[in-house]
Amino acid sequence: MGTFGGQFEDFHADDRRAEVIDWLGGLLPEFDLPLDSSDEELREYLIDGTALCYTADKLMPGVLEGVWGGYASDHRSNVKKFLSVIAEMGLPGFSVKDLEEGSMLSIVECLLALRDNVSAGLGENMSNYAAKTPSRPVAPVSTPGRRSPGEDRRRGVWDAKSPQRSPLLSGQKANEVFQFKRGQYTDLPAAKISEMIQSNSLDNAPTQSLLRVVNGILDESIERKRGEIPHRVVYLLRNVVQEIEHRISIQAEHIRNQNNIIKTREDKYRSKIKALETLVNGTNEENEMAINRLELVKVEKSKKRVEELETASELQLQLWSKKANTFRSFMDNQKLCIKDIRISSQSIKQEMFALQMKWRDEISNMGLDLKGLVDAAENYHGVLAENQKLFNEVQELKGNIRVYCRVRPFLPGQDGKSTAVDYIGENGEILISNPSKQGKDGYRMFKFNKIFNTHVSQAEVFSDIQPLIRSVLDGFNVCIFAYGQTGSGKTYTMSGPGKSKEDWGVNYRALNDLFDISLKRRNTFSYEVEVQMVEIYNEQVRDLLSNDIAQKRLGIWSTSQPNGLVVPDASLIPVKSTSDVLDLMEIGQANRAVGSTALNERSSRSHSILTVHVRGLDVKNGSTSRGCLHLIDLAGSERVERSEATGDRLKEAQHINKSLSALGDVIFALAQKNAHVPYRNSKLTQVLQSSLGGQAKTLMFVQINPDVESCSETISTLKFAERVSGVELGAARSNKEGKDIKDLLEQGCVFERHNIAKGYGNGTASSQQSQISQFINR
Ligand SMILES: Nc1ncnc2c1ncn2[C@@H]1O[C@H](COP(=O)(O)OP(=O)(O)OP(=O)(O)O)[C@@H](O)[C@H]1O
Repeated sequence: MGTFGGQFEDFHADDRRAEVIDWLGGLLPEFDLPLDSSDEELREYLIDGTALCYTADKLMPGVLEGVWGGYASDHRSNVKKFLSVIAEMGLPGFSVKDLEEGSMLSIVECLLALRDNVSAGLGENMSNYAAKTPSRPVAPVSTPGRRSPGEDRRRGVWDAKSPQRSPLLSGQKANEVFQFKRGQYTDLPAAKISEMIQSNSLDNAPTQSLLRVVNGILDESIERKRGEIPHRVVYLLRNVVQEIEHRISIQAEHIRNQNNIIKTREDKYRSKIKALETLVNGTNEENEMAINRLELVKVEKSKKRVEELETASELQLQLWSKKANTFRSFMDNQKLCIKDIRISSQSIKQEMFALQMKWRDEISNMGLDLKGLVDAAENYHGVLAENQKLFNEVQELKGNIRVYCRVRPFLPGQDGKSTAVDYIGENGEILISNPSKQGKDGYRMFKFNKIFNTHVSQAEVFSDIQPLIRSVLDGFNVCIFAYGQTGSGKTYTMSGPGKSKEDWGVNYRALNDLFDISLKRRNTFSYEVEVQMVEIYNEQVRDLLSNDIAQKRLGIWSTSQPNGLVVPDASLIPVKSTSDVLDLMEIGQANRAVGSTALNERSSRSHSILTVHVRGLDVKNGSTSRGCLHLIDLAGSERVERSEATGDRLKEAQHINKSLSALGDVIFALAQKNAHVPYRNSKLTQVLQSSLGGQAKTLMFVQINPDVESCSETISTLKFAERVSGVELGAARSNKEGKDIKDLLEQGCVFERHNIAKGYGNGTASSQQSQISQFINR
């Protein structure tokens, strides 16, 4: 292809345009490939020759329009794309570079070359076309000296510079050239014929026009009948026929090419179908193989599963057979057990039968025994009286004044202290060690009726004196007093440290017991219980149950009265239950004179005396009994100098010591069996006279403090107790009266009261009493 740079002005665009448009106008108008289609789509159309034509048809007008409209650049990229594809296919004669750098003329030239190629039906064999160029496949009948303009174009040697170059005719103009009326051909001037032949008219004229020319010439020659046809017309005819022949041969070639293309395509499709069939077959085979493989896997799996199941079921079988064995042995055992049970049940039956027989015998024996018991119950009253008598006899045999020694434990906070109590024997022995003395003198052994060690409870202490207290219900006078230095536990033993039942001292327990027994005996005896509570403070007797504490002095009757009252003016309160007693004692304790000493923070500074009067009536025979229980909590027996008391406290201590030493003197006299017993030396001995002087049962709790520092006090206390334990008071006597005597006594009381009222004094009553006593003893 030549270079057309700078030649644009010389280019006869109008002619060219008509030529291209004429060509393109013959192509299929319905082709509609979008201009912005991808390379791949474009290529696909170009492979097909028809598609190539369509594409050219679509693009060409746009390109041309651009050329002549002056805005070719808009379409250049599309044209470039299109032509570059064609270039790839090996179309000779143009390059992309030309498109970019060359003029519009060169582009149009390219398109025209394309048109020729398309018209030649090259299609997808375009690459072969390069080899064939520049000659046409069907050699035209060439006129000497005439070079076919189409041939020139195909060579790409368009001499644009040549001034002789004949202008290209448009299709319309060429058509006009061949538009003749009948009978005109023979008359055509040579110039006209030359124009028709020499120009591109032949190339551009439609085939129809050419055929019309041939027919016209031939018709004219027939009409003329042997008329001569000029040579020049024959020459024209020859050229026209050559042109037609040329076109037919092109068409034939085109059809052949089309056939080839179709054949090639058919082969292609066949091979594709074959490939597809192979593929399908292959797929089928593969499928079959896969199915077979699947089958194999399935079989293997099921085999494996079967094996697993077999193993599992074998294990299960083993397990079950094991279980069955166990169960069988269990059943065998059970059978044996049942057999054993049967045997033992039979033996039990036999035993039961034997037992039943035995029970029957025993029940019949019991019936006999019961009869004996019923008989015995009938004699119960008599037996009870006999029992009581025997019991009292035993008590009396123990001695009249019993001495029980109780050792107080160390108090909280006294852990580091050492004890003076060295040993406590089972038969009432107690060994006291005195560290201030050496050798033999450092120890002193005492013996009493009983020793209560530090751990002994209130209940245990009471259980030992319980029989003594019960004798009050049988008409005996009983006196229990606690003696010991301050803080040794006298109040603890007599009253107890608190109000809970476990804490109860002798007082509460004694009264509780009396009520219990009276309740038990209520069918045979009726008891009346009255209480007095007095204290001796600084040698004055005070009524602790009176509301008026600053009361008048109470007198003490030196001889016991028929009603057993020693302090007749003190309040005498009847009590029905233990709770009554608890209330009264609370009042009494509150009224008690207490003071603080160096030895005990709240020390009892007086002797407190609780007297319980019990009158019993035998509901069967009407006989009566009268007992009196003195419960005495003495004041502390410490030495005056040790208590560090002064003033009132000193006076109190002196009175206490005086009364206690008077008590000692009385006891000493009693122990010596002196004719004179100095009861009158103190109020205390006066009150206790009836209890100490005979007919009473007396018990002394001697309380000791274990602290070694109190050792000398302890020893002197124990010495006093030793003397008391030696006192024989003679056999206690019960204050029982038969009905007759009771009547007589009542008369005596009336007589006595009468005498008192008349101011005759106690003597008469006393003589009356001695008369009654004599009567009883007789
Ligand atoms: N057996 C015992 N067990 C435990 N504690 C006791 C015992 N005996 C006494 N005590 C305690 O010792 C302390 C002194 O006892 P208590 O007041 O009874 O002595 P006391 O001899 O009555 O004194 P006082 O003559 O000054 O009235 C109290 O705190 C008491 O609780």
